Amino acid sequence: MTGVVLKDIRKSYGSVNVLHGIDLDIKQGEFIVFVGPSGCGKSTLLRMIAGLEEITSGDMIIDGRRVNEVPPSKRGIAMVFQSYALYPHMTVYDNMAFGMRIARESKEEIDRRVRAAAEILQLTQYLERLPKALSGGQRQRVAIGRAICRNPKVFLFDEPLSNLDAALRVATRIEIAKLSDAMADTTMIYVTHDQVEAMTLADRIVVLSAGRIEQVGAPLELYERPANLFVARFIGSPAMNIIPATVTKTGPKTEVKLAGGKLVSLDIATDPNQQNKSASFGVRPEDLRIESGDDYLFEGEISIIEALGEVTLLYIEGLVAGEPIIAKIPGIVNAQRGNKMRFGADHQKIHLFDGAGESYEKN
Ligand SMILES: Nc1ncnc2c1ncn2[C@@H]1O[C@H](COP(=O)(O)OP(=O)(O)OP(=O)(O)O)[C@@H](O)[C@H]1O
Repeated sequence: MTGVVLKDIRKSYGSVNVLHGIDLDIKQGEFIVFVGPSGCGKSTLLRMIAGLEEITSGDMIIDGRRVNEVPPSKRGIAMVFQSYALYPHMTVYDNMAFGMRIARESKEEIDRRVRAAAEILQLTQYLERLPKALSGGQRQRVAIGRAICRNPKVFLFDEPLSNLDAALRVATRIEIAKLSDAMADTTMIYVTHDQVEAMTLADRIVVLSAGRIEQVGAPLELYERPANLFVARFIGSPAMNIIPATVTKTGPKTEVKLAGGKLVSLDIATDPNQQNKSASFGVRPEDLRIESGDDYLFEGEISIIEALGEVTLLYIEGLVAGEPIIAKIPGIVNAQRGNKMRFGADHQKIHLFDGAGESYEKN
């Protein structure tokens, strides 16, 4: 099994600790995506798996073997970077063949692997071209092709699409999704800032913050059941609205009082010791709806309207100081700045977090 196991992996630069004990069990063939704010340690972690960064302590295990001291070329990994770093004077074919020639593979084997990779990535017609005669997306596909030719057990990607424009990003993302299907036994580990890449490519997403894992789970698991406020705010765009609240009744159903005055009963269980404790009430912009009756969660004044055609974003002031609540309403909304409106949500879609920011379990 060509899994990757991280056991209490730590990294320090001098006295600065940047990773504080990462435990992770990645199965063979899994597509794992690391996300987190800038500086949280995603690239450092990926580079430690690749062998490009020394491991301060802990065990890095690839394919059942501890590789802490094994050089990158002997780890069975291939890495694709943001900058594709192709040799400008070599054709696409030669760029892809280069590593295998160094490794003294036979001509036939080189040809077979280059053509197979070109086929997967739809590069066959460009094999005789120089990189300068390719688009950015095609160049990145050559870089991916070069990595495929090495027959890696583990494929590492460090923000491979971030130098591409929006349309090429989408096209190349789809290529990567197909690639991971075509190479079902190859483990893939991918770093990105992009929510859509993370949500669409990952089998499991690892959310990192300040050198620690906040949560690991399937994309929709993180979306629907974030373990804490950090993950709740990080996954989803626009971010989940968070409204301060107080627990007014505990038990199998919890009642909370929102900042702004409304009492809301939720299908979330809380212990008696939570009575009168402060909490955070979370609701995603896309889960809010306009309410005309009394079954609403809150009322506020519309400060900004962004009509995008497909959806309308309404910014609602007056509940959380300095931070508008955002509602994402399908289609076109007949509203004007300054209107007072009421908003509700299906109570199943509401999240509640305790004073420390940890999620209360939903019933
Ligand atoms: N050589 C170094 N010396 C000291 N600190 C470093 C060094 N390299 C990285 N760091 C620090 O380690 C932390 C993690 O950096 P890393 O590049 O892994 O973050 P990241 O999550 O990939 O960020 P980004 O999304 O901005 O690329 C950062 O705080 C960074 O300043």
